[in-house]
Amino acid sequence: MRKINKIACIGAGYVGGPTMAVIAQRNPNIDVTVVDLNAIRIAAWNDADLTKLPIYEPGLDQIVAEARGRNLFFSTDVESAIDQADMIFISVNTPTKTYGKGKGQAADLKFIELCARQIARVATTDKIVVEKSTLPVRTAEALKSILHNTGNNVKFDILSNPEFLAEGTAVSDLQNPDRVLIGGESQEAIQALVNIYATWVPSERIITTNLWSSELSKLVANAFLAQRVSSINAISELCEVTGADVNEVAHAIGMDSRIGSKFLKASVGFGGSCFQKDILNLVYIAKSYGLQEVADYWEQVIIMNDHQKIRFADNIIKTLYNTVNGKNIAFLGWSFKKDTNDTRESAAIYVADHLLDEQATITVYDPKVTAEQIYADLDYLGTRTSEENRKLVKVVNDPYIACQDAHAIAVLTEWDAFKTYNWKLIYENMYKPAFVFDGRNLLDKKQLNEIGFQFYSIGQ
Ligand SMILES: NC(=O)c1ccc[n+]([C@@H]2O[C@H](COP(=O)([O-])OP(=O)(O)OC[C@H]3O[C@@H](n4cnc5c(N)ncnc54)[C@H](O)[C@@H]3O)[C@@H](O)[C@H]2O)c1
Ligand SMILES: O=c1ccn([C@@H]2O[C@H](COP(=O)(O)OP(=O)(O)O[C@H]3O[C@H](CO)[C@@H](O)[C@H](O)[C@H]3O)[C@@H](O)[C@H]2O)c(=O)[nH]1
Repeated sequence: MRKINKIACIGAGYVGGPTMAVIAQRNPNIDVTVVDLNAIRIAAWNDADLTKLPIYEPGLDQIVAEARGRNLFFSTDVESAIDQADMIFISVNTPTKTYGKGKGQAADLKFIELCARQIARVATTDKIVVEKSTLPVRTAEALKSILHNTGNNVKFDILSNPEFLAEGTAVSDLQNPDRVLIGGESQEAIQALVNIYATWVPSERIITTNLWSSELSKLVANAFLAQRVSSINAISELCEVTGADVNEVAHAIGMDSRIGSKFLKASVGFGGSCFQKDILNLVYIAKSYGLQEVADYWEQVIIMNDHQKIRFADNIIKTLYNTVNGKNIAFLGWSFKKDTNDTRESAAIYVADHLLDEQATITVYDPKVTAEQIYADLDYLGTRTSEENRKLVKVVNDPYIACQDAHAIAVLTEWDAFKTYNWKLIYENMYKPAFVFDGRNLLDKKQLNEIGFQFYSIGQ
């Protein structure tokens, strides 16, 4: 049996950090070193003040407190971590390509390839290399080729072990996963990774497949999840014109055990770093095999999602008498979902951009997202200069100040705290008529109507 004493993980991001923290917590006999080129991120992982960890996830601070310094280490020394490890997880980012062939759809694998080349160059002992990043199906073939052709004649076994954690619930998803998926060719290597998970995951939840099934399953899982959100969002628009209520429809269909109740929450649109990127990647792969109908089928999930974001913004404009020029819209929430500070592909960014095009001013409050991040998200779009973004968008750290003198409030993230605000006080300090556009169907419609708000939600 292959014994694993040391693990390295390249990439200390949303996946690498929490995943390795839990592996280290559950395997005190294995040294786990998480490395990253980003020195600021590593310094934050090493910060004595646990509120400064670079990623906010409920429960993560306690796990880091327990394992860090014992058998969990964060470092910028990528080479020595590779050199010493028996098993190396690659958990670097795989964004959508922004240039060249496949621009806007294919996954950019340059970071993955750099890791493979670095591992090949540095490794002087046999390694198990684990794909933790989400990758196009058949990436392992490319990794194998690089490792074997540029390495120092040591043996590399490649495994695919995609991560299914969702942000905001990363710790509980890792502690109690629905399943762990391991794809590979070498039974010995597969078993070495199974043993690591088996210290806390019941064996029936650890599934092993061939490499390609494992790689593809990750993209397919995200495509199916996102498809459910786009499906219910499509129905939300139909509800609005027919008098049906999307929450009631979702409840009614979700009670059919064949359909299931999860992921049927209508919203302003899905965000996050994964859904759009992974579906685009799936679309690109299908196209590259000449499967146009398959590509078109999945692309529709993205088209519907884009429509939902713009529809939400257009409804604000239309309701505010067809102009938001010079009007102040308060944004409650900026992150792509509650309980995370991650804003990647958040619907809020696109709704804001659309309203700013119409010369609205926006005041944002989010409990966890910084002003720098919000401006960076808007600047990244390149729609207007960063000076203009700073002029039109204010970021405050008090929700009541955000809503003061607003013409309308838009709820973009479903933070629980928003439900408990003093809505009467908020109402009193707004322009009248006071509008609320609830992009998450979060607030109590009846209560807000009674206070005097003109209340709009999704699919009702
Ligand atoms: N975010 C999620 O919830 C989630 C969930 C499941 C899977 N995934 C997948 O996991 C992968 C990582 O996602 P993430 O959200 O953690 O990304 P991230 O951007 O938060 O982290 C990636 C890290 O890798 C580092 N990095 C890149 N190249 C490097 C190199 N050559 N050497 C050292 N460090 C390097 C970056 O500096 C960055 O800190 C992606 O493929 C993503 O699709 C993400
Ligand atoms: O019924 C729903 C469920 C989700 N969403 C939105 O969909 C997006 C994604 O949510 P979620 O899937 O909970 O978060 P992620 O962290 O993006 O996790 C997804 O993407 C990860 C990265 O690949 C996978 O590991 C996870 O299994 C997968 O759920 C968010 O904007 C949610 O607000 C809805 O609008 N309605």
